Amino acid sequence: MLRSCAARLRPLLVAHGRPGGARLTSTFSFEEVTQKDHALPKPSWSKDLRLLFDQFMKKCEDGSWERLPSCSRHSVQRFQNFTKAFFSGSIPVKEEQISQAKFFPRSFEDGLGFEYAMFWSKDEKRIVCLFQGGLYLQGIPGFLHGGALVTLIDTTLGTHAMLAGGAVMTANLSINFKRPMPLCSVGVINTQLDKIEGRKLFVSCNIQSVDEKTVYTEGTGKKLLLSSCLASSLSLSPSFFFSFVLVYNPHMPINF
Ligand SMILES: CCCCCCCCCC(=O)SCCNC(=O)CCNC(=O)[C@H](O)C(C)(C)COP(=O)(O)OP(=O)(O)OC[C@H]1O[C@@H](n2cnc3c(N)ncnc32)[C@H](O)[C@@H]1OP(=O)(O)O
Repeated sequence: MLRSCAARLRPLLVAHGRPGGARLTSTFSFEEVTQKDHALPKPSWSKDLRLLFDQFMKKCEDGSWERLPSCSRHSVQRFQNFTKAFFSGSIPVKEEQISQAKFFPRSFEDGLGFEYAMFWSKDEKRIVCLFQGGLYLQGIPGFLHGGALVTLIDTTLGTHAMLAGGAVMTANLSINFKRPMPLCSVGVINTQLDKIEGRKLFVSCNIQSVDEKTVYTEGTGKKLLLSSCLASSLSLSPSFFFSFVLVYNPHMPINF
């Protein structure tokens, strides 16, 4: 069973993150592409975000925490493998569109949209996402749009669920907006996995201010594993996750 799952997953898996970018190879064209890792400090990051990021990078030094790299595009190959595995290849998107597609939270210019970095605690099994919502994410004047907060919550909870179980989709998401969050301020998302029932993963989180005095938003989500075979005890490592989410490179070892 596990072997057949691994065989099914093999085309989806791959690769590794490197600070600043990862060299990716696509089997289709044998082309080499350099993907930018967006979860690294940029000039547009505020001092608060940079300070928090540095604190978590320190926590990574003893291996108890790991930074999750993040790119903006999937390779065409990986997209096709994913749709074949989980949707019988029946996604109505043209090939030329696939190569143009971008991961929504990474689709803005630097500093104007979502700036974020996620850290995974292997022991505590939780994610901390540090983020700053840019000027193009405004809702009511001066504050972040609720949909922007939901996007980040869904992305962070989805990432947690994937690390805990495998490929997931959001079935249900419940949001409680407690306080408006100022535009360009820094927030901290803390996630937890509440329970797993068969294919259903129940995850929750909140968004707090840096000083932890304000809870801006709370989110609870139900994620469904896309294949019951993935719900077997495959516990994915962050490096596996990076590759799983982003690219297919048949030359890299599978490390789960
Ligand atoms: C870089 C990486 C970052 C990763 C994070 C990315 C985050 C982004 C995540 C997304 O945005 S996903 C996109 C938004 N979600 C969707 O489009 C999902 C659309 N819905 C579906 O495709 C299907 O409804 C779904 C796959 C969720 C479930 O269909 P299934 O046919 O597999 O489930 P089924 O109907 O058999 O139900 C299985 C169980 O789930 C429960 N369930 C299904 N849909 C539910 C629902 N909507 N709410 C609550 N429970 C639900 C259902 O009651 C049942 O419970 P029991 O096992 O106890 O009987």
